Amino acid sequence: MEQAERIAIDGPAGAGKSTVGERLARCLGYLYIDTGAMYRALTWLALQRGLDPHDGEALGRLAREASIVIGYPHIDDGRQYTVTVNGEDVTWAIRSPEVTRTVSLVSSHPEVRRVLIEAQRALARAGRVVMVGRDIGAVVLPDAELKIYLTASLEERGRRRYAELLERLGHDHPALPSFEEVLADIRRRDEIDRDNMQPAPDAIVIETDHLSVAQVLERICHMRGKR
Ligand SMILES: Nc1ncnc2c1ncn2[C@@H]1O[C@H](COP(=O)(O)OP(=O)(O)OP(=O)(O)O)[C@@H](O)[C@H]1O
Ligand SMILES: Nc1ccn([C@@H]2O[C@H](COP(=O)(O)O)[C@@H](O)[C@H]2O)c(=O)n1
Repeated sequence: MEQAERIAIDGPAGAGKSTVGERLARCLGYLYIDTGAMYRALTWLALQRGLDPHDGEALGRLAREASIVIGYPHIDDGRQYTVTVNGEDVTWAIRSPEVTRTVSLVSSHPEVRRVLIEAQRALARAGRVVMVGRDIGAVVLPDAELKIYLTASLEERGRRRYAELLERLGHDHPALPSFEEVLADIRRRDEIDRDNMQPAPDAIVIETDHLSVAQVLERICHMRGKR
């Protein structure tokens, strides 16, 4: 039985792509690539430079010029990987509320997508990968051997993201958003992302509302074994 070499995991915000993707990659010894981090890194740079997030042409130029690198974590502070932009470590900066608010608009421009999709394909050519995002199975790696589309209800995804922020920031942190704000942000991003978020026709859809991370992983390993 042939084993998958490129595993695509797509789905909306908070569906569990990064958690599941990173564990799966670690367990298989595959390279793990979170494409959302690339869009976030570009957005961080655009905000630093004061670029208009509506200006697709300028953002496409910035994407071509910027050096966005996702590498080994090196620092033990809970990160899955280290993201640098032109040599600067932006691993946590790309998770800021400002980047999260702006990233879907920046990602919606074809000029931006063209550049980052090409960079993602180049990364996948390096070897066996688990790549997570919105359009991996349908657009970036349409010939991936295994395509998974994770879903969960909006409320469940909001609960997960809020619990994560609470754990990372603590109850009293001034930057901790309310549960309603987290939910509103996910709903808004779902809407903007919709066009780039369709499951590939041959993706296996896993509804995760009532599944633990371990159960999701178990299902994916089972599907992989059947190929
Ligand atoms: N099946 C699950 N059951 C419960 N919690 C989960 C499950 N999958 C993921 N989580 C938790 O939900 C939160 C969001 O998961 P994760 O960051 O992996 O989502 P994501 O799909 O990568 O989201 P985004 O696209 O916004 O980065 C994390 O805190 C994670 O631990
Ligand atoms: N393949 C992808 C991945 C991400 N995006 C956009 O980036 C945003 C942030 O992604 P996270 O996974 O870190 O939440 C996401 O909301 C999309 O707008 C994308 O377009 N394509």
